[in-house]
Amino acid sequence: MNYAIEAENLSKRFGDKQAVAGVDLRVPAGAIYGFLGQNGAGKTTTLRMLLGILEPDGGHRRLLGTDRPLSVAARVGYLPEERGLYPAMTAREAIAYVGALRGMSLAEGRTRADELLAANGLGGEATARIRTFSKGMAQKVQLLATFVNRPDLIVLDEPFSGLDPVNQQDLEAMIHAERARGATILFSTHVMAHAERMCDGLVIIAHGRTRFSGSVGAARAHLPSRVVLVTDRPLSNLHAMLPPGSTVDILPGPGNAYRFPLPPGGIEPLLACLIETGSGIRDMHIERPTLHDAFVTIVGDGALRAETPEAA
Ligand SMILES: Nc1ncnc2c1ncn2[C@@H]1O[C@H](COP(=O)(O)OP(=O)(O)OP(=O)(O)O)[C@@H](O)[C@H]1O
Repeated sequence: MNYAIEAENLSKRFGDKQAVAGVDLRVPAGAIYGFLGQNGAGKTTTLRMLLGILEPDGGHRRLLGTDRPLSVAARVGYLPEERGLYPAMTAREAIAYVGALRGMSLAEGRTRADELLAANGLGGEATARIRTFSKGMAQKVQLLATFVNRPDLIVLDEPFSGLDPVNQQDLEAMIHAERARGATILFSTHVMAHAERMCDGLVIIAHGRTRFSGSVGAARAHLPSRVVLVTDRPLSNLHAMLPPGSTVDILPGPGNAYRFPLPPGGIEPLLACLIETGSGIRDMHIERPTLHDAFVTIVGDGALRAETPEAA
């Protein structure tokens, strides 16, 4: 497999703080990957090491096939965690300036800036100064600047934070469009819904170490599916119908509500028995674990190790 990013056992210490203690990460070329972890887990430090902004203390990383990430800077787009464009610049100049930092001529950057602004509903703002923009609008301009050089690899540090729901949706579309063009995207986020919807693969870190690497489905498979059952009458015989070790939570509300792990043999035998005994089924459905639930389990479970390096 061709990887846009490969990192093995990366580590970084700041004084007596071990910010990153052994991150393994592989992002296949052309994929959208999410980089998840709690506050302070080491995401930003890892991204900076991948891009060559920080030198790792230990481990190896390869970016677009080279272990000298700065040598491929012209092929990379990066949205840093700390936002900021020069307030006195116009939107067009701000984007062209980022293009110049990535090896483009200013003229080329301005043309591309106009194209990007027009395609993303900011065509009328090309000559407005950044200081006149709302925070979210300025962030959108900075995001567009990340795409100015048509990068092969785009690294976005919490790109959705600070954007309203409509702009978040626009950003999702922009990321998909970049991938359709052939780019690889790695973004960090705390918003599970974005990761769940968008990512071919995830890397989850905790305390500076990789805890999980694989598909969204594989992450969710860390938790069992559960059955939710609501009946008109109490089910005195329910325990007898469930596999040994099942627990039943009796929930508040009208009727009786039960939630229990999906029995290994499925729910059909249980359903047949419920119908036969006339239990008055009001609702019965299988509840799949969310990525949110899986994330909490994965970062909380110190015993978990990194799994398959690539998404299924
Ligand atoms: N320049 C620095 N000097 C000292 N400590 C640092 C520095 N940069 C990061 N740290 C520490 O390293 C740890 C990891 O920080 P990092 O910013 O990489 O985490 P993160 O996962 O990006 O967090 P968040 O989700 O809150 O942005 C934190 O404890 C942080 O305080």
